[in-house]
Amino acid sequence: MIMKSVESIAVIGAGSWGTALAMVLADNGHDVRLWGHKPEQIDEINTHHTNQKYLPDITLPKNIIGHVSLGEAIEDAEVLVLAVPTKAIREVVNKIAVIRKDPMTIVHVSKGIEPNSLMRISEMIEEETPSHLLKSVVVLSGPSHAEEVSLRQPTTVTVSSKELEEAERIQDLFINQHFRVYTNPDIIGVEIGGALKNIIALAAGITDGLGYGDNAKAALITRGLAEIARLGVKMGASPLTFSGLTGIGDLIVTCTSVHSRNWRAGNLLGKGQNLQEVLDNMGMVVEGVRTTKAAHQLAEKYQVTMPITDVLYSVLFENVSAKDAVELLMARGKTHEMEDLTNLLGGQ
Ligand SMILES: NC(=O)c1ccc[n+]([C@@H]2O[C@H](COP(=O)([O-])OP(=O)(O)OC[C@H]3O[C@@H](n4cnc5c(N)ncnc54)[C@H](O)[C@@H]3O)[C@@H](O)[C@H]2O)c1
Ligand SMILES: O=P(O)(O)OC[C@H](O)CO
Repeated sequence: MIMKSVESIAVIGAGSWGTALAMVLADNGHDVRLWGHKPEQIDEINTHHTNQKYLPDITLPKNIIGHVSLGEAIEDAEVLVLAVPTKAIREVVNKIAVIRKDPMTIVHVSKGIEPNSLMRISEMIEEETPSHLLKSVVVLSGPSHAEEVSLRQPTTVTVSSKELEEAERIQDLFINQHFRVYTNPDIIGVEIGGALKNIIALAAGITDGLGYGDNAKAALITRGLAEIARLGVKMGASPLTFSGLTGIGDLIVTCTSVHSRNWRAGNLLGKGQNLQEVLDNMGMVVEGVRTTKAAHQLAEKYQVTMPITDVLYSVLFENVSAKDAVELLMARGKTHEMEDLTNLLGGQ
């Protein structure tokens, strides 16, 4: 057993991922305050040590204390783990910045890009937090379904920050025998991989919903990785990151699992439901929808070819049918598989 110093940590967002990560931190002996904005849910956490809507039949460790008061939750907590959907990041960080008096480290665990501003989450946090309050921003990402983490099944993730020591400190807070944490200095690659895999997972759900098989799934994962890496590298990421946990790792786990909300939403779209029906029925965040909009804009901005993102955009926002979208992808002009290799061969 690794001996750790005990810290007070506030987890902001009591949905699936915030609750599962609170469990990891509580298992490591930390004093965990779990903040949520729904009083009945916080009452359930404190009274029954459960969070049935998000993690059915899981008993939470007793050292997780639920809070509805944000002030109480973050008081004395030097590390804040932000676990709300990308859409809520600015609102929540703003509320924290108003209350907070002392510098803090913010660990974000969300996977998205903001449409229009085209900002990564760490950039949004930096923009919304006065610099005297922000010690550093760390991202925790990788192939990790809350459902499996809450069952203490083996899971690996990566933490990244502009300050390596801060990433290592957060690695120490989370790591245990079920939850292995690596570091990677490439924060752009880690955030881009985590956000854009949701687009490919929606597409993988669609092909499954249409009744296509493993060949289509493998094609989406590998060609999806190619377009994510193509954009990421243009944005300043290391190409190596995309062959790691937050690249191919997260693509595999999200495109092949019924736990994935993005895959499940895509599956329903492939079976013929419309987007609004699907989102109304999910009851949890499906990040890939907004991220498709953002990635479509990023592809335009960086002049990068992203065919899967483009056809998914047309399905989600331009009423193109899922079946037609697959046909459009398959009928594209012929091309080389490896762009770098093509350059090496003198552009043949
Ligand atoms: N669930 C997973 O397995 C998992 C794993 C890795 C990363 N993530 C990422 O974590 C982030 C959160 O996902 P989740 O699975 O916990 O989502 P979720 O839908 O299960 O829970 C989201 C929580 O945020 C709360 N919330 C929403 N808007 C809010 C607001 N304006 N103010 C305060 N609280 C608000 C909701 O009430 C809910 O408690 C997403 O970006 C997701 O991609 C999820
Ligand atoms: O349920 P999803 O589709 O939001 O995916 C959950 C995690 O991001 C998988 O790593």
